[in-house]
Order: sequence, then structure tokens, then C-alpha cells
Amino acid sequence: MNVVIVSGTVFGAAEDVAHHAAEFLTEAGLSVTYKPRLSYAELIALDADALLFVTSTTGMGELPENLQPLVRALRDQPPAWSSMLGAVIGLGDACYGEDFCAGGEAIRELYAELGVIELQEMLRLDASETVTPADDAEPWLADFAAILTE
Ligand SMILES: Cc1cc2nc3c(=O)[nH]c(=O)nc-3n(C[C@H](O)[C@H](O)[C@H](O)COP(=O)(O)O)c2cc1C
Repeated sequence: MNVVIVSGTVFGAAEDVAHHAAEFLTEAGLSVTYKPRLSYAELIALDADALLFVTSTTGMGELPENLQPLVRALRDQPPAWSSMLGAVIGLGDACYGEDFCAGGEAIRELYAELGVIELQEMLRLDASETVTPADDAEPWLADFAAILTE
């Protein structure tokens, strides 16, 4: 099972969570690739079985700029991903109300458009509640690993 992790970040927190997720899932026996900057061509070439997008939200509910070109490219040239598995970790701040983790929601919409099968409910990491998002993701990552290895 080949898992590719993709991240979108402004200040680096989502990248920290993605690095931690890569280590955690590798220890759980999965084959994991994580590159903080991934182009469309690189993502396709990795031939993933499962995708994990880890993204924060910026502005008023927008995806971080470093993730937008990849998302645009996936919409412009939808890959043949009908059996692709996926999950999303969203980082946000509940102070933003309706826009809480809207970046993660945007990736869920992208998954739906591309036919990616979402394996478990999106993890929402709230910056107003925790300063240890990477550690807090572990129980959710354990569930994700269990689904992928069962
Ligand atoms: C300018 C700015 C805008 C933000 N907008 C949102 C938002 O619309 N929704 C949300 O849930 N969080 C929002 N956040 C909170 C960040 O998503 C959160 O702090 C996250 O942990 C940052 O992760 P990063 O370091 O990977 O960018 C915003 C933060 C900043 C500084």
C-alpha cells in the first residue's frame, strides 16, 4: 500500500503534521512518500494507492497558496483515480466560525469530484485548542493505518 502525503501550509504547522504522519504511517508498515512541494507530474508519477492531504486554511477559508497550483492542475487534468483511497487532515482555528478548516473541506470537495474514496472523517485540528497538532493526530492516524492495512 503506497501512501502519498501532500501538504498545504502558510506557517509550517501543516508541514510538521505531515512529517509526523509520514513517520507514524511508515512505522505502521505502510510505504509512504512525503515531499513538502509536489507538482502534478510528480504526484501522478508516484502512482499512489492512497492519498493523505494535510492542509491548513488561510484568508477567509482559502487553501494555502503553495497548494493551489496542484489543486488547479488536478481539476484541469483529472487523473484516472476511480479506485483511489483518500483522507484529509485539516488545520484551522475555530475562531473562524463557518470557515473553520474550509481548506480541508475544499480538498474533500476535490476528492468527490475526482472519485477519490474518503476512508474516514476529516480530522480537524483546532489551533485555538492545541499547540501539539502532530501528536494530537496520532489516534486518527492509527485508525487510518488500520484501515489501510486490514
Ligand atoms: C491570516 C490567517 C487566516 C486564517 N484563516 C483561517 C480560516 O479561514 N479558517 C480556519 O479554520 N483557520 C484559519 N486560520 C488559522 C490557521 O489555519 C491555523 O493557525 C493553522 O494551524 C496554520 O497552519 P499552517 O502553519 O500550516 O499554515 C488563519 C490563520 C491566519 C494567520
